[in-house]
Amino acid sequence: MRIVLTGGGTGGHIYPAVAIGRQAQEQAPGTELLYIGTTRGLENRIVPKLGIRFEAVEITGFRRKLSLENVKTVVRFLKGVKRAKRLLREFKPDVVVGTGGYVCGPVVYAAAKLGIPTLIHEQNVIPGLTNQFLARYTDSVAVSFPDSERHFAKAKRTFYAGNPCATNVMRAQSDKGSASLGLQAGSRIVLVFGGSRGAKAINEAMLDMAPQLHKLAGVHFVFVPGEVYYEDVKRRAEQLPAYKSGQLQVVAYLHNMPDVLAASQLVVSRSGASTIAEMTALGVPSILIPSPNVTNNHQEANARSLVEAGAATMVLERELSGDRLFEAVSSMLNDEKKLAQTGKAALTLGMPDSAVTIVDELKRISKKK
Ligand SMILES: CC(=O)N[C@H]1[C@@H](OP(=O)(O)OP(=O)(O)OC[C@H]2O[C@@H](n3ccc(=O)[nH]c3=O)[C@H](O)[C@@H]2O)O[C@H](CO)[C@@H](O)[C@@H]1O
Repeated sequence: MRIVLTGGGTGGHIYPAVAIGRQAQEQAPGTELLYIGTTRGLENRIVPKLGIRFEAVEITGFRRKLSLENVKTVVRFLKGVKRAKRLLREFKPDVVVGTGGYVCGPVVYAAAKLGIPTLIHEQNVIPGLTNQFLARYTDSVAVSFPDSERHFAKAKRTFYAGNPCATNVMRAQSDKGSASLGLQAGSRIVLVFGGSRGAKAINEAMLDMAPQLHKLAGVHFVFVPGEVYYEDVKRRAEQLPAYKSGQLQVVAYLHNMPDVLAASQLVVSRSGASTIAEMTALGVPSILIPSPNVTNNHQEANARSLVEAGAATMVLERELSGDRLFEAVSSMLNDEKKLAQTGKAALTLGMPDSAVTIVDELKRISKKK
């Protein structure tokens, strides 16, 4: 099969696309992938590193209000459609997969107009603007939550598939994760990160609690502050005893997140959709700090669904401090039984077959060409 993947801006849109592509390659060796993104999104740095061919189209998002900027956006959208059509005619895909984010718009729209079968995947309960726009043109809409289907009333077909990142992490190897951090297999690891772009509030709380880390002897902290915050955080962390002793490690970005997740005993993170899908598939217990800056506060809803199942603890950002975070982390780590139960509960929410379901659908719609 020849597949075009598109989606971007943040990791939450990129990794589901990659996971679908990888699954298609596993099921049908020889499958060729082309990823179409923008040069400004994170995909421009992530995708080529994964060894997937990458091409760019330029596009900015629609604003919710009418403005001159929107007129410019329409012009750019049409230019994007033109460039996308050229790339699609050259690559001749059997199917085009969009996973949300602005870039998806012109690419999936162009494919539909060229008569190429298309599928979009929505990661959140309430769909983003681009996926809502595309729903009426696409052949199939895969949703991550049963509740989302009602938002796609104009779609030809919707189906519940979960988040394909869950399938991707099933290939993870915890020993490789520990080794990549310079640690022995079986080391006790706490991973701290704020989604694909990092989160200032989590970074500050982590730096604030760092002077107390010596109370958790034998536990190694892997701290990923996000690319834009990295230099500043690293400079401040270098002054701390936990950093000097090697107990605290600061990493700009993890390109092998599944392996590191699999090696972690506990995760402190935002509650973005893909992160949650990965943690539940692996059964990793977590302390979730939802971003308060997302549409419809959807990260808090994500986090609550885990908390209700006993699969995570939640700390709201307005209550967050170094002391509060240390208390949450130490109460988990000092209670082996609670840690194990939380991980087990997380596992019950995992959907490790998600990408398989989506690839089956791709096979079905690509035959209709
Ligand atoms: C602030 C914001 O708008 N967040 C949204 C964004 O989050 P964000 O882009 O943070 O998305 P997710 O938490 O869903 O996914 C992050 C992905 O990046 C990966 N990763 C992260 C850090 C790293 O160093 N290495 C790495 O590989 C994770 O393993 C995961 O696969 O998209 C999600 C999916 O639409 C939404 O649910 C989030 O609300």
